Amino acid sequence: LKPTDLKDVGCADELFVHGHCYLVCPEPELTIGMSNHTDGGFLTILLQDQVGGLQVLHDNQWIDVPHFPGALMRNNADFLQASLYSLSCFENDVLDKPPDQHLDGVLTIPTAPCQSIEDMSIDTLQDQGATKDQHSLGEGANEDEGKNFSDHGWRKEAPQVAQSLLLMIISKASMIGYWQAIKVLEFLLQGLLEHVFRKGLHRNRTGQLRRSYRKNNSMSYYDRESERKAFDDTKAGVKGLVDAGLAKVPRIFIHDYLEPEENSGSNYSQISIPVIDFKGIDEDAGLRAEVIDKIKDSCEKWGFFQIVDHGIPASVMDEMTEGVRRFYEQDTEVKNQYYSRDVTKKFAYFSNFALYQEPPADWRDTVKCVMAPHPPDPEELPAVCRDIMIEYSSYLMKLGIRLFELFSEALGLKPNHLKDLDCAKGLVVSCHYYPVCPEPELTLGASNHTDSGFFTVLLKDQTGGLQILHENRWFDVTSLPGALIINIADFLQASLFLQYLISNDKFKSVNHRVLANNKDVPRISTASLFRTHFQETSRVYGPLKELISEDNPPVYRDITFKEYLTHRFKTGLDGTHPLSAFKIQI
Ligand SMILES: O=C(O)CCC(=O)C(=O)O
Ligand SMILES: [Fe+2]
Repeated sequence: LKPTDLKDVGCADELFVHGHCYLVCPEPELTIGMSNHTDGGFLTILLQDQVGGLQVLHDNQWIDVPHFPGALMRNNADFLQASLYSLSCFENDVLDKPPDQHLDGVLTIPTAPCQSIEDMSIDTLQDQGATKDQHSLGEGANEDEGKNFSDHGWRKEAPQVAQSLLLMIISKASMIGYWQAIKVLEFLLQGLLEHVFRKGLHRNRTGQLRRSYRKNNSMSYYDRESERKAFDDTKAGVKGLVDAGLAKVPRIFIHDYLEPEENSGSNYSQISIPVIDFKGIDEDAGLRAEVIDKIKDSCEKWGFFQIVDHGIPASVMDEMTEGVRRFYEQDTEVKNQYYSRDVTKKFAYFSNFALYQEPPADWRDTVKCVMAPHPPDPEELPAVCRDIMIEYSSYLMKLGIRLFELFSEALGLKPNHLKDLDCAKGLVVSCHYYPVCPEPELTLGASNHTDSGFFTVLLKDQTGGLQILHENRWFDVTSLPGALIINIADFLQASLFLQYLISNDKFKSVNHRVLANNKDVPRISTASLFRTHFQETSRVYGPLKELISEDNPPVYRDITFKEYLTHRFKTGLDGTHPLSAFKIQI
């Protein structure tokens, strides 16, 4: 640009001077002089004394900024980035930074200057977006750019588009006044940036938020919503795709933040979660005490344990898995009748409960059945799994009561304490089918999540794939044939153990996931969650009064299952802990 261009559009017209005074702080480790922020305006000139304290976030690390006596500091502020350089900066980001800093190319930019401000909604920008076919890289594009951005022709045009945008705003400015125009610009750019960041942010394998980068050309902007709907409308689930002979994973299932090696199957250490034997614990007080200690210990270390001699016959467990298989492997037309996203239904079959939410879809189909407190009429259940569903659930209800007693005792409470709070009343049985995946490295069977409910009883086959996040690493979970896996879920963490959790990081509702099925047979599991469903709304759960003290104040507020589930359905399995939404703000 000409030296005077920025001045001519009024960037230097206004000046705000802020004088800050940072008083000596008696407990500086508890507060901050100024929170993490970027500056408003075009640029900031900072005159500071020698006391120090200024830090900048660089490559995800806070770095102290040294002070040079007599120097003024200058930093770019939001309007300089947003108005002028944002898009080319993004391009530079992509070229210069390591992969986890990359920004994806989901945003498309209009190629022609927009006619009016009204045209400039995000939707319009998308609709007018350049596609790879319409654009070639301009002359002078170097080889590397060609390689990296053949699918992002729009990037070449970004600086021009930014300029058109600015010119349009400036021409409007003469009519509607500079500050109104800036407001419009702010609004538009905020929308654009939000859009870019919202689409671009994903959680990496340990659940940390980071920007995704597209490895796959087909992942440039596409109409996700329509593709999800088309998939949903088939009512045939992921199994339907596999049955149709699909050789590639459709885009809606691609978890593009996964590292290439993440599902190669050999990268993870195996853990055999603690085995707890229930044999004789109702008769022998010594054995019972040992089991309670083991439960406590396993919950502290892993949040998971497996139980044997639990009272559910092997034949019932096998038949349950076979019942699930029969359901999924029956004729699609019969199965289709049960396909529904209606959360009030007691029995529903669907693929991905949060299919339409932000996170990519998982390579899995699910049947959900609310078996307690008000089970469905038997005829509401499909004939192929009706009897076993009822029989397995009645065993589960008995097992649930035993477990709630043991958890109560592990907390030093009376055995009936949790049962008396109606914790054992609700049971939701989820039966999952993980079809063989043609490109397992691109997707997941179940995304990183914690479970809803008090705890989960997991019946799984020996296909493998279940992983838990332990000390920021994923571990393969192995279990004994015939064992049931128990894991602490969110309500047990929130209601009961939060005090320990907060002070010692114990008794956690642990993050886990299932890798996409890379074997040659379908994987089947049944996860039974002790909780009520959307229908039961009145009962609230929160930190147990018995465990609260001045030193151990409550960390979560009281919530109903309905409130919790509504939040969960809105976010989907995005790797964030759902409980964080219900923390008491201090
Ligand atoms: O299929 C599995 O092994 C785990 C399923 C699961 O995590 C769940 O249903 O919450
Ligand atoms: Fe789970």
